[in-house]
Amino acid sequence: MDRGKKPASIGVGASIPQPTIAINENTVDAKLPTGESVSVHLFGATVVSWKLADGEEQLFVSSKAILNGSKAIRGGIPVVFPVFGPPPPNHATSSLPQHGFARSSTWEFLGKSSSESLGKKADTTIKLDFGLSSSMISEDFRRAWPYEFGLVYSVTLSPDRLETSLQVQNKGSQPFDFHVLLHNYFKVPDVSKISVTNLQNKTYTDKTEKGQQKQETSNAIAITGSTDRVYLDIDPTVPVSVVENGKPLFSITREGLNTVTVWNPWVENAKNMIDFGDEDYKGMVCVEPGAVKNWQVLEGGDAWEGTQTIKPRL
Ligand SMILES: O=P(O)(O)OC[C@H]1O[C@@H](O)[C@H](O)[C@@H](O)[C@@H]1O
Repeated sequence: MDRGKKPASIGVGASIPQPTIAINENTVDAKLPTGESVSVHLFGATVVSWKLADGEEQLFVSSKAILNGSKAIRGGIPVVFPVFGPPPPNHATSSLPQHGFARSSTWEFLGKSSSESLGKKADTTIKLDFGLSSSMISEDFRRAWPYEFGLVYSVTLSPDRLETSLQVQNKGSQPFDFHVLLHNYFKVPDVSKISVTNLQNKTYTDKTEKGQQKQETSNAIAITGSTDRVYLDIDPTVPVSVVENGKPLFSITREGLNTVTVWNPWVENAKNMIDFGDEDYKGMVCVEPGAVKNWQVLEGGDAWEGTQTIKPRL
């Protein structure tokens, strides 16, 4: 793996087109020779843009998103760790903010690697690695969650997919509890025309109805109002898809991530968020693979990994 270093724009290789990478003050941007690109903000290691070869953006970022580091970025793919949702009382995470601190801490770019190109073929994949450890988070976060940890988040772009993978390391001697969730904000042409598939017969927690447990009856979940559901015990190898007119816009498979949260704030909640445009809810849906049903327990010295692979319409 190369270390990320200046000059800002590094083109690897001379004659064969290679991925390019630009290391900017706040973002790391990579582009494949085939035209696909990704941009990762160091604040939260939030993927804030993923474009296909034709330039079409796949991720939603709110028109009112705050990008100055004072608030988690409203859109893209925020990383949720070590707690999903409001922390429960009397737990090691109780003093943390909703969704933890990973999305509101500044990560370090660790470097890039790309698939070996032998012969005439150009590298078709680029992997960007980001790191966050106990010593890098704010005093307040450290006080609220005083564990020794290391996170490595890898964002791998290929022409036909985006893969993001979070490794959690316990660098101390005490075990700790955590949740992980990858909070994908997908850009959709019209939320009233899409559905989310492959969750039929699954049990979910309906956060819009005080956490009631329900059974999903539909295999094409339409978003017709405020939606906030955590689907439990989902087979990670079965793709959960966002579908429009019978065609998948996105299909997500997972490893180690057995819950899927589906969220759209709809009209009223959108108005109550300072960083979410009033009409923005019409052009997005969050489908969030996670490990949030129970606490994951990580013993001192151990590591855990969760991965999602997102295939776009192609
Ligand atoms: O406003 P936040 O903290 O980014 O959270 C957004 C939403 O994130 C979702 O994952 C949660 O299920 C919702 O309950 C929550 O409202």
